[in-house]
Amino acid sequence: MEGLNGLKACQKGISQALAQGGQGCPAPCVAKEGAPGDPKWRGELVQGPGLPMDVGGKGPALDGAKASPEDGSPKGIQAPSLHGAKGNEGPPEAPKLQHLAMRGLSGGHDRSVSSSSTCSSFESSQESDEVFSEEEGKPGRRKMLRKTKSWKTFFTMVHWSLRRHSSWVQLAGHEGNFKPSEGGQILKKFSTVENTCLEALMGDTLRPYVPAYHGVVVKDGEHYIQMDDLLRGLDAPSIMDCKMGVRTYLEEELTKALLKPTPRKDMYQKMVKVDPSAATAEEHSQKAVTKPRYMQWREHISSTASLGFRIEGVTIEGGAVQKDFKQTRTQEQIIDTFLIFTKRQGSILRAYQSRLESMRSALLESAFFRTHEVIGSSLLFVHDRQGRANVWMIDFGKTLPAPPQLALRHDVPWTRGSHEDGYLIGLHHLTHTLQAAQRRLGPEEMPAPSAP
Ligand SMILES: O=P(O)(O)O[C@H]1[C@H](O)[C@@H](OP(=O)(O)O)[C@H](OP(=O)(O)O)[C@@H](OP(=O)(O)O)[C@H]1O
Ligand SMILES: Nc1ncnc2c1ncn2[C@@H]1O[C@H](COP(=O)(O)OP(=O)(O)O)[C@@H](O)[C@H]1O
Repeated sequence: MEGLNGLKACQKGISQALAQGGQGCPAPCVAKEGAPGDPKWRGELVQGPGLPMDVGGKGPALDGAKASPEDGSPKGIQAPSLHGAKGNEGPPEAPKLQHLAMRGLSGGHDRSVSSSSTCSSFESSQESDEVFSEEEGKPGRRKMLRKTKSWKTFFTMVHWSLRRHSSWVQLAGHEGNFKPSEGGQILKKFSTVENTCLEALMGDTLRPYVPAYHGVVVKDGEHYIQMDDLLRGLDAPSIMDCKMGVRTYLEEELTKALLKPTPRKDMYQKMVKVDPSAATAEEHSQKAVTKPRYMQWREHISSTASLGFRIEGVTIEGGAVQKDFKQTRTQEQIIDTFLIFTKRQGSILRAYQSRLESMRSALLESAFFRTHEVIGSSLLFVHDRQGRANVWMIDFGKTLPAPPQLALRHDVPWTRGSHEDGYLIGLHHLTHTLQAAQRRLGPEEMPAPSAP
């Protein structure tokens, strides 16, 4: 299907997601995490992910950032890089929720500021005992709960339920790379490269655009990077992952492949699944391709090579994750996808555009950006049913310091040895795509002009 008509497939997929997202939405309706004894459990003020603006007019935007990551998390631990390791233990599958009672979420007012950015934040519910999953809401289940004699058992069950009802959704990337964590944070498998980047970014002008970093933790004998969960506190978030740049592989991966080609059978399989005619006769006979060959092919069948970004995955209001965008290549296809993704809400499209514009200014000021080639990094677009919208920079697992003698521009095509990533080319086209999407809307779909 994907090989035949990317747009049709993508629209069909997103429409299905829309249909599923509209009712009985699965997990991402999040109330709060935490255990008895945890301040959040007691209904005290908790911090939510930063949002640049409340396009739905539900609350004021705040500027400012907390000075440093939370104390108490072990920082700067020297550990071997795990980047690229494919873990087997993914986050636990989230059950469907019918309702996660949560008074105080939608009207959360800004009394605390997320460590990660300009933001709104949310109060946790005061009524923690109103939390039931769909299963727990069934009559038999209620009866069973009433019969529960031990408070300990009761609290254990509710705690288990809260933990499972985390907002966590993974749109792209390696399976098993993430673990949910308490307190509105997530754990990502440790890599020296990403850890070094996040540490540096906490002191850079880009800090408001990346998830707040909370150091390195060890869990079950493995090292993880702890960072803010960008979905925390959102009401049935819709999420899109766009991978940035005109190039998605490292120059060293190319050099390695030229010196000592490593045939990748898995990549050959992924290639011929999309387009059996894409492989050469030699590749067919070996049933393998090299990594740069696969990555370059992916760049050209999608919008990466031409527009400097591509859509990796989308979910709408907690519906199924759609990853069928390998052949979404033209600006028209991407405009259509954004219109479906935002349900044609002009206010959301405008908020995204404005966030990208301020991100661009920060990138141009950033010492980090000037000195790093940013490969395989994504922008995570997130909005929710309350009309809140934000865009974040994530995934720095292949973001490396450029050779010191090179002044990176980020807005020119890549040539071998230039270390250019084309990040600003992608940002330019994304901003234009959002503008073009807004031009497709009727006046009734655009937000009312703000009062003078
Ligand atoms: O999306 P598909 O077509 O499946 O291809 C994937 C993505 O490009 C991964 O990038 P990302 O992690 O940014 O999603 C990449 O991981 P790297 O980050 O390691 O380059 C994988 O390389 P391998 O991990 O070598 O398979 C490659 O197989
Ligand atoms: N801080 C975060 N908060 C919420 N979701 C995140 C966060 N970081 C990553 N994700 C989710 O996980 C997916 C993969 O993340 P990424 O960092 O790209 O992983 P990988 O390094 O395995 O490619 C993203 O598409 C997004 O859905």
